[in-house]
Amino acid sequence: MSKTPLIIALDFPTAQKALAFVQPLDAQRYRVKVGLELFTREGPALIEALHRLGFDVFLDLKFHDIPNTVARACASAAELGVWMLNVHALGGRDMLLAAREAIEAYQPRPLLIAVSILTSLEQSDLYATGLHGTLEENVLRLARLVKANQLDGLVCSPHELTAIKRTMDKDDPFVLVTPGIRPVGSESHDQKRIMTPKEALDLGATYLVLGRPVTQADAPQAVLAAIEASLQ
Ligand SMILES: O=C(O)c1cc(=O)[nH]c(=O)n1[C@@H]1O[C@H](COP(=O)(O)O)[C@@H](O)[C@H]1O
Repeated sequence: MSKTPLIIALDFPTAQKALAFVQPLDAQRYRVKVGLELFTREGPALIEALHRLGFDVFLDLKFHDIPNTVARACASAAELGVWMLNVHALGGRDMLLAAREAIEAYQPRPLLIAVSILTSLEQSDLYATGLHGTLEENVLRLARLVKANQLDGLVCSPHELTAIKRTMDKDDPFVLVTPGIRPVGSESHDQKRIMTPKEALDLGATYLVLGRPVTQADAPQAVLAAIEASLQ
């Protein structure tokens, strides 16, 4: 069976909880994401455990620092054999370039993507941080920067997909990863730019990052099945 476009965000406090959650899941169907909470506590051992179970792992540590520091962190992530890793596009051109160069020699090379504007932010948050222009303009500007430095893709909200897709050729392999995914009727939590899985996929998302609507559900597999059915 082929893989779904779903990446499940394993935002759990411990490896024990994360591994218990993935235990019934088919690693041939779902990819998983390990972020700050889990990696800070459990470190590389958890990534190795997930690899042993056959999962592709997106290591979501959103590196944002000076180029040398980020390059070395990316190389460390690549050493773990992760499928995908990310940095913040706002780290700037030299940082993006250093990150890409740092992982180039690894085989297989992980996908390197950059976060544009977090899905927890809306227009007023952007102004408060001193970023002028509309949310879409900011995401498009960062998408251009990320592409110019030949990273593999971008993290954005589904709301910017149409505008980004307009700038891409039909067969462009640039990967578009969208968090802020909420099935109909789900709570939005701290996410501000949200959309349903089906809408996001139809607008051109390559991967859908989905956390709490699944991980905090009473019956996660039933929720996953319903989401997959909605994508048909
Ligand atoms: O890079 C990310 O994965 C990310 C970027 C972003 O802009 N927004 C965002 O929510 N994420 C991550 O995507 C996941 C979303 O989780 P839920 O809101 O629970 O579905 C979290 O693990 C976030 O850290």
